[in-house]
Order: sequence, then structure tokens, then C-alpha cells
Amino acid sequence: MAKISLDNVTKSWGETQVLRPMNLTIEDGEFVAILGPSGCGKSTTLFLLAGLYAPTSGQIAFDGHNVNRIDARDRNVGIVFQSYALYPNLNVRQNIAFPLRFKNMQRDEVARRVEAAAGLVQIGALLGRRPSQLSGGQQQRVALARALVKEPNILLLDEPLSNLDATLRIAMRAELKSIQKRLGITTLIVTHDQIEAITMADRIICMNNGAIAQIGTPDDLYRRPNDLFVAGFIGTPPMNLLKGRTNGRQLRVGGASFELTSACDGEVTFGLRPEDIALVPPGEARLQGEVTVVEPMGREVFYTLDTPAGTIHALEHGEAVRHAPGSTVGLACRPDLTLVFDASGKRIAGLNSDLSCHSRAPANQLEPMY
Ligand SMILES: Nc1ncnc2c1ncn2[C@@H]1O[C@H](COP(=O)(O)OP(=O)(O)OP(=O)(O)O)[C@@H](O)[C@H]1O
Repeated sequence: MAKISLDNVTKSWGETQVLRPMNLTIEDGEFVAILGPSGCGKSTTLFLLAGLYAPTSGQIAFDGHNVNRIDARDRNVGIVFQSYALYPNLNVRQNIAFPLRFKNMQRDEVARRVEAAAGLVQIGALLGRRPSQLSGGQQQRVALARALVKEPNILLLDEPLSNLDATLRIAMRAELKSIQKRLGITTLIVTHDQIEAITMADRIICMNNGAIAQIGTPDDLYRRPNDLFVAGFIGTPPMNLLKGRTNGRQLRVGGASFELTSACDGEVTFGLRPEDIALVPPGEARLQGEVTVVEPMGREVFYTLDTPAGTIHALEHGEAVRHAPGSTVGLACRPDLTLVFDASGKRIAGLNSDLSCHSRAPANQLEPMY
């Protein structure tokens, strides 16, 4: 198992720099997800670690040893691609054994490793089949066994679950997490899927435009995003972002005002997650909105509200539709769950708890927002 460090690593294709200087450390045994919009450099980062791409500058180290010049096959890294790329003319046993072909390994050792890897992903009974005789989920397991058979120090997963149907994805993500923890193998997974990243990873690297926007635990990114990009990218449905203006410690949003405990002057963005908003009788809040769209979603109801601060989305838990289109509601939120970003998009330090709607409100009590 290995600790990974990147020191000012960049990647350019000709004149185009696709990775800006990247610095990061992944601890031995950590499970880290790389999340970000299409084209931000997630796969490039993974391929640099795998040794499939060489960095343009900077240093990649495994356990403190520079691996820049070490071939992919000598890095002891297992990789699973989105397309499982199984060999159709080989059976499952031969597919799993494939990475061992140049290792000059005794036959019974190869057999032992194949059985162990197949057992780990529960396909021991399928070793004689061809890939065409397997379901998508089973093929995915073969690809994972093939990555694990080398007993790698590092496991790299590039969107490994994206070809599976929704039910299988949920089952596989739990299984992957459990295998990763059991083996204690340092793992990086590239994914588009936030839920996948949040549920599986110890930490998430959120990338934007070839650079790391933020690295942190899922809770850090969700509750304490560094900037507007991370705030808007993490969370489904996305955070409400409302334009506001500050004058010293006074924040004005949509004609209403409330107090900040630290002063800030100028334009700001006020962030509020839909699931943190409680819809209360209009008289119990200083901000009211008219319900324009109601979308029952099974366990939740998604409301679109027209307010003086702009359109706001709110998500209420429970099946019951409590507010009809056309009705007026009040909006309430715990002050410690709201966020404020300055004109440059950076979250203003400390405002998470500084922003108070009602002074000294108990943290666990819903309070009117204005
Ligand atoms: N061989 C190449 N030559 C030139 N540009 C490339 C090459 N490979 C990738 N790029 C560019 O590098 C950028 C990052 O690509 P990368 O595949 O790492 O993104 P990604 O975040 O994994 O995207 P996606 O989620 O769509 O897979 C993209 O703008 C892409 O067009």
C-alpha cells in the first residue's frame, strides 16, 4: 500500500495546459474520489498516476520515491476503466490472469491469485465463462479482479460503475467500499457522480478547469465549500445562490436585511441549500415566497418559490404535499447552515456561524431567516 504525492505536477498537450500545477498528498490506505465537470482533468490526473501519461513538469512520488520515469507496468498499480476492455476470446480465468503474464510467476501461484481475486469480487463460479456469457455487473467484477490480481499498492478506478444500471451501481459501490477497506489499498476513483463520491470516499478532490478547487471530506465540501464553484457543484438539487449587498455588518438580500457578525462591504452571494429551508406560515418569517411549482419526488417534495430575493428552491422531506401552487409561505433556515461569498466568489471566513438571523438561536432550532 502506498502514499501518493504530487508536487507541482502539470500536463500540457502542445500549447494547451490541461493540468495546472497540482499539489496533493493521498495517505496510505485512503479512498479518494476525483469529482468535477467534464473536461476538468480528472482522467488526466489518473493516467499520470498510472504512468500512462508522463507529467510535463513536477514530480509524482509513491511512498516518497519519484516514479516519473517508472513504466506503467512496473508501478504496481491496478486500474479499472469505464469500458471494462475484457478480452472476448479469453475466459474469465484467463482475463483475470492476463496482467500476470510477464511476471514469470509459477502456475500454482497464478492460480492462487486468480482464485483469490475472483473470490474477493464473488465470481469464483464464473471462471470458465467467456465475457459474452456475463452480465454487465459480472463483467465489471472481472475487470476489478483483473486489477486486483497483481496485488497492487494503488487502485485507480476511472468511472468504473457508469455502465451499470442504478440498482447495481448502489450495490457495487457498497461492495467496492468494503473491498477497499478490507484490503486497505490506496484508491482513487474518478467519477461524475456526486453520490458515488460522497458515499464511498474518505476525501474528495473537486476539480475545475485543470486545477484543484478544493480537497476535503465530503462534509467539508458540502458544508464548508471554499468558493462558489464548489458550492454550486456539490449538492443535488444545487444550492440556492442569491445576489446580495453588504454594508459593514448588514446584508441585504431581496429587500430584506440581516446582520453579519464580521463586516464586509460590497456585492456578495448568499447561499442556502434547498434541503435546509423549512416552509413555515408566512407570519413566522420575514421572507415570504409564492409557491409556483410543486414536484412530489416520493420521499421528498421539491418546491419552486418566487420571492423578492429571486427564485428559491426548497426540498421538504416526507411524501405529503403541504403547500399548493399559488399559496404563500414563509422561509426559515438555521443561520449556521447559510453561506456568504464575497465578490470574487470566495467563502467569507467564519460566516457560516457568524451569520445570524436571530441572535443566540439554539443551533438545533429552526429560526426565521430574516
Ligand atoms: N491527447 C490529448 N490532446 C489534447 N488535449 C487532450 C488530450 N487528452 C485530453 N485532452 C484535453 O484535456 C482536458 C482534460 O481531459 P480529461 O479527459 O482529463 O477530462 P475529464 O475531467 O476526465 O473529462 P470527462 O469527465 O469528460 O471524462 C480536456 O479539455 C481534453 O480535451
